[in-house]
Amino acid sequence: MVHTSKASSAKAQPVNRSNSNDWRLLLSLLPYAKQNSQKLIISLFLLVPLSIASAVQPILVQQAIDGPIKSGDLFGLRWICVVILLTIAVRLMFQAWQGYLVQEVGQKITADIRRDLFQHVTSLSTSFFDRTPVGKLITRLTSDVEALGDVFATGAVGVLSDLAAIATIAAFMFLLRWDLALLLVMMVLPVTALIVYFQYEYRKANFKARDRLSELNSILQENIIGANIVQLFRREKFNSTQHLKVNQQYANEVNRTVFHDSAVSATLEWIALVAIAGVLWLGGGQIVQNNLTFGELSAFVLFSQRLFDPIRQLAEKFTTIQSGFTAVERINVILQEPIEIRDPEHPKSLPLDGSGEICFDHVWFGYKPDEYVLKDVNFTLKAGEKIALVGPTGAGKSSIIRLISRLYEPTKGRILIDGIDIREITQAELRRYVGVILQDAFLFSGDIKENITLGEDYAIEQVIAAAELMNVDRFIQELPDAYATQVRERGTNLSGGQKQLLAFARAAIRDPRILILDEATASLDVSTEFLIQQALDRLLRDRTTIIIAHRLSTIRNVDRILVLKQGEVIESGNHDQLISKNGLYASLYQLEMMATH
Ligand SMILES: Nc1ncnc2c1ncn2[C@@H]1O[C@H](COP(=O)(O)OP(=O)(O)OP(=O)(O)O)[C@@H](O)[C@H]1O
Repeated sequence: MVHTSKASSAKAQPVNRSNSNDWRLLLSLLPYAKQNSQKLIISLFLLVPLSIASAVQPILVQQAIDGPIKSGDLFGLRWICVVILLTIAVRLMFQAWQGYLVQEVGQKITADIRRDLFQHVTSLSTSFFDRTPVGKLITRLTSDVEALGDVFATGAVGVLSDLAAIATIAAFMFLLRWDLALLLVMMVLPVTALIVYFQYEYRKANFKARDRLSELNSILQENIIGANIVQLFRREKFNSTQHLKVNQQYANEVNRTVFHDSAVSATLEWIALVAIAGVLWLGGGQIVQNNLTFGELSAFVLFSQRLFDPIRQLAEKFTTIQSGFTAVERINVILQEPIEIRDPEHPKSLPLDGSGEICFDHVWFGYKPDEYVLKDVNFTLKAGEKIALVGPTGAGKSSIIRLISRLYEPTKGRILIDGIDIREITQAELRRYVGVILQDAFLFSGDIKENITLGEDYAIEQVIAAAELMNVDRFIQELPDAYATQVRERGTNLSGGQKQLLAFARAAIRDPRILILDEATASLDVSTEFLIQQALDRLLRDRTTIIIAHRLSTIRNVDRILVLKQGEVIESGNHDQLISKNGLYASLYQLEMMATH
């Protein structure tokens, strides 16, 4: 695929793009075309009979007028008519066949590009999703891919077929009368220059229009997901003004593309008429001087129409291809997005009897370069040890968890599990070894069982056993269809607490060596939390555990508490040690006690 720099990827400007860049864009699609080469070759071969059948018709008309019509030979005339009908039949048949083949290839290539994009996007790191609005991404994955598919479906082979038609018509014209042929060809040249100009302008407008469409989709997506908040805070008017503005900009850019597109069609319409007039002017004079027959003149009037037809179609296809170039450029920006977090070429394996020891070795980390949210974090969590991370909002607790799960990479330093740097093992192995339960469990559409197994091969008995272990089986049995209850997209038919209970079963069935709980019981009522807490005590036995909790009363019994402040571990010890130290933990604990009594 084409290499586009990151800077240009953010706001690629079509204005300064060179032709060589266009060619490189086109070449980047070759691997997709190659997989369908057989069908493409057949459709190219069909061009030969197609263009001959089209160019020979005016010659047959000329033969009819100058031969049988002039001499009154009705039998000969009928034969010529039969041959003309035959050429029409050949054209219709081959055109339909070629059209089908090309559309089929176009659909296949579109599906292949969509598949590659999906695989690539789902492999990108979390930081990519942090900076890319979902709406923009969806536009690229849907309508840009469609635009690209059109290039194959109607564009690429169609252009060759139009070029072949123009060349064959020109050859037949020159064979019949070189002077009239020259007149028509001379007219084509300036028109081509005009078309190239309009196409260039079209491309610029189209690029901007696609950008506006992405923006429009981002606004739409944000408003749909945040519909509750929009209504609760009466933001409808404000958001609608914002939407209206971008909507108008999009319409203006589309109008600009339509203008340039229509300008091309109008120019061609006008020039075709001028060409007929030119042929009549020059040819008429020659008939008077007996230098040209009526048949030849009629053939040239037909030729002048037929020559501009493929040129018109060519111009239309160029419009499709221009949109395709815009699309391939935008798609390439995503395909070029590096997969930052990759598996090593020769991965190591975590020991089968691994103890689950975690070591942060002088870890520094920032979401933006040089803005560290974790500064020289250095601690070792012994096998089976349970620690809690506490600290004010924004101190960096969740960031530590994201680093252990390798959703982000440390800027400096290393994270070791059982003595092995987590960059040296596969992500799949790491994530099997480390189970994470977050405060807000994301559910997929599907049933409850599928939301626990998440596509892995577990029997229903194992699912039930995991749910029983976590004391959530009773809650699932109360649902309308128990484990077969359908969950709506994002789990909207379940409460926050119910979703969290499923997250516990998800973790339990995987039996991870290390367990991380990020505010995992925050949405549960007191009695459910009590049940879960009992289950957790069973689950956590012998497992290395990291707990993030804002309510300090829930973590009194852990082995060690790390207190974070602005990305640094400022205190460490068990509850009693930290209380007697009288530092940040002690004051946070006292505040909580005062608030609850
Ligand atoms: N995706 C992100 N991109 C940029 N900055 C981020 C991102 N996520 C968090 N931050 C910043 O990193 C810092 C640490 O955030 P983190 O989520 O680790 O804090 P936390 O201690 O878990 O906070 P809380 O208790 O509120 O959950 C914060 O200043 C936050 O603004």
